[in-house]
Amino acid sequence: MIQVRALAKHYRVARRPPGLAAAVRALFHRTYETVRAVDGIDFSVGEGERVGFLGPNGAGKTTTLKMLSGLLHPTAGDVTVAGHVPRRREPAFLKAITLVMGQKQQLIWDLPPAETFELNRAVYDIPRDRFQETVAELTELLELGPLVQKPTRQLSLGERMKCELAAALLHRPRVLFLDEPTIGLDVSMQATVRQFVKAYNERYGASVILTSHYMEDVLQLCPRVVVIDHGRIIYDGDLRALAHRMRPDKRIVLRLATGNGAGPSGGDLARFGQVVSAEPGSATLQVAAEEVSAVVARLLAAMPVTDLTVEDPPLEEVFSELFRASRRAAEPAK
Ligand SMILES: Nc1ncnc2c1ncn2[C@@H]1O[C@H](COP(=O)(O)OP(=O)(O)OP(=O)(O)O)[C@@H](O)[C@H]1O
Repeated sequence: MIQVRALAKHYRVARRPPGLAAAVRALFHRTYETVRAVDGIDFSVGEGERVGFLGPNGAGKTTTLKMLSGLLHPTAGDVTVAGHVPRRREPAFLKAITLVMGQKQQLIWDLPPAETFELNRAVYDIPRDRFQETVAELTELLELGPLVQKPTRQLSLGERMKCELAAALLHRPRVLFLDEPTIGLDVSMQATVRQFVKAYNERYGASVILTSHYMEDVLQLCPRVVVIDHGRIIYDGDLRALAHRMRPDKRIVLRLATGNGAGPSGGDLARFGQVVSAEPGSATLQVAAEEVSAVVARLLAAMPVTDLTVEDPPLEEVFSELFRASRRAAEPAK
């Protein structure tokens, strides 16, 4: 469904030297530098796949999504999406895709979302009966109800995002580019958006590429992740395999009876593993995966444990570890 080969986008930006004199000189002799926002990336996405496109701030995610949706022309490389070359912006291509940017809005501010829906019906030339059917489906999936009749400016951020998603999907695109669709939403609205994206993907077999800085989005939605840093892909594959490779350890989360005192100290717990946190009544230990059962047995025998769970390390740490490892590998050998 999506093929990307040797894709690059370089921006030419004027360098602004510090100081007034240098700034005046720069008015006459501008110097430029090249920002390699995307620096030769390859990947493909199949029909119905959900892929997380991840990386730190400035890694090149938005630039890539803009090239995939035809808003930016690549400096080099080839892209096809649903059999089309995005930069040509052919009508059949525009009907096959959608781009939702959590930071931007397409709903008309002073009018109710229903009016933007109607506008999109005309823009995408959606037959009236199919339009009504899709609006009814999206209204049910997103629980829009009376929201679509209120002026957009009166909607809360979460309500507006739900309407944005509906407006972006009225033409039933087969490819969804979602750039931080949950940004700024509270946890329950984030969950609503996630469930909706999954339901749409399953109902229509649509391919989804999603960027997000919220690890819960990635965990819940993306069996596969493509990770980019400094414009280059540093990982493409299964999320769980990545987590296991970067952080094979486990976390044991304990609740401890404190009795009359403070309960076991960090020092007492250090005998069992690396202490991640320790407070009166609770603690978290990090241990090698193969030692978990032995450590749990020793803890239960020696400590006043009232509750115990074994968890994977947080995804944030998995990605930090990946970025550190990739930057170390990129450093010139000393
Ligand atoms: N129009 C532009 N002109 C010059 N440089 C740009 C332009 N747009 C983006 N950049 C630069 O390209 C790099 C990649 O930016 P991009 O927005 O693609 O990153 P991102 O991974 O989406 O980041 P974030 O997570 O912060 O949204 C950054 O260094 C950014 O400053």
